[in-house]
Amino acid sequence: MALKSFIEVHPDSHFPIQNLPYGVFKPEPASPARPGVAIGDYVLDLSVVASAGLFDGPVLKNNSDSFLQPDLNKFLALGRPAWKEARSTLQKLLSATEPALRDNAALRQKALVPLSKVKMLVPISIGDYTDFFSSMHHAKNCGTIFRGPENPIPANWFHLPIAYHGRASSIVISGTDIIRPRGQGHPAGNSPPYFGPSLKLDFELEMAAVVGPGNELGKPVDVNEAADHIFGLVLMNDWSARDIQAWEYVPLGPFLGKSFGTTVSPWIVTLDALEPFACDAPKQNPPPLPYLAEKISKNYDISLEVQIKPAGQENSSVVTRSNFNHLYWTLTQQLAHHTINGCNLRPGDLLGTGTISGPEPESYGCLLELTWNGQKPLSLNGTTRKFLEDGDEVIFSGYSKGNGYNVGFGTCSGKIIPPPGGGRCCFW
Ligand SMILES: O=C(O)/C=C/C(=O)CC(=O)CC(=O)O
Ligand SMILES: [Ca+2]
Ligand SMILES: [Mg+2]
Repeated sequence: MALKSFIEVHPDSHFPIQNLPYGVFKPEPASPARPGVAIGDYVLDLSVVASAGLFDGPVLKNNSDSFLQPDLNKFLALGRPAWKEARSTLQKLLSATEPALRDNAALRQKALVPLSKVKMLVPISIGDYTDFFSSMHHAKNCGTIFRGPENPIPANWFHLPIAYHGRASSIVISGTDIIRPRGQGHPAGNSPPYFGPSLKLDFELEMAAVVGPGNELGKPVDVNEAADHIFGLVLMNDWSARDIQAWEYVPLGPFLGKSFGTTVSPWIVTLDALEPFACDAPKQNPPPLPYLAEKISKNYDISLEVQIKPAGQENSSVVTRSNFNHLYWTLTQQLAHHTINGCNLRPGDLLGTGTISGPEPESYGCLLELTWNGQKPLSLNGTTRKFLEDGDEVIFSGYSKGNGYNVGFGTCSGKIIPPPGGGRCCFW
């Protein structure tokens, strides 16, 4: 019999007892932040569960303050034995057959808060954020658009998971408005570079791995052990100003074209919850160097969708559908590569996968590809888009379909607003 909770969970919900994703929330605006897991339309307050002494397994009994924190970093640092223990404790506590919470009205009242009432926060303190470039389709399309159709994929791409160091300070939680950045764009002909609000603002459909235990400086992580350093995944939007990016990125890579904002979903879905949806990663040719050659090379079957809701429109329109399983380089290869030079990762670090584009034009992961740099506008319910306009809300969602249940991520959204002082340039 499938595992079932005493809490009613709609079959379409992203948050059945099989999922139990972790987040950090405030039940009231003035209350301190605390960790929770989502279950149906509720969040289970883990500070209440911990204070009631219900984390009584061998690892968490001695680390009971892990859930009395404003972020998940302490819990992440404990590693997989603690994560597995917490998952089995919580699945038992929430199951239909377990009376401890089910039959204790006072505890239920304190521990279960309606999701509609809470404020979600970025659930981890993110020291460092890296963004990879692991979809071959995305690499090929961007290469063609930015550098031309001859050899669009750089020679190094098939030998290593390319990445750039992102900006952790501007990572925001789903629902935060994104201010259209100002910056320099390509000069046209002999004129000076453009300066003003970006004219080519884009989203990038990504997921990101949340690092658990880190590694010591100078000690790389073996690719076959890398999964033990990954707690789970979030949805991530790497907002990108294509005009700023295209002008600034040679030769050092993305800078201000991406550092103005990155949105993450509030719920971290654990690798343990995603395990039933593991699938083979693509065969890699040429074979990777030994430090990247893994015994088991895994992806996950996670359906991803992006919708845009223009200002004033009642409904949003789907602009792309993709899947996590389109990634060429796996999460574990990304993590092992990141540390091969001795670089240390720390609990709470975020590793973006890169834009997840599939092979078909309907599965491309950003407007740069979907509109081919603005040459083929998308139609959206009576209007059109080359790039994002002020007032556009971009909504990502993602889930894995199980037998009678979903393991989902909820949504990751953000609305574009004009820069202070309006859309016109005011410095010249
Ligand atoms: O190919 C390029 O020049 C640029 C590519 C990107 O902007 C993508 C990037 O941020 C990495 C990714 O999302 O895959
Ligand atoms: Ca990106
Ligand atoms: Mg970004």
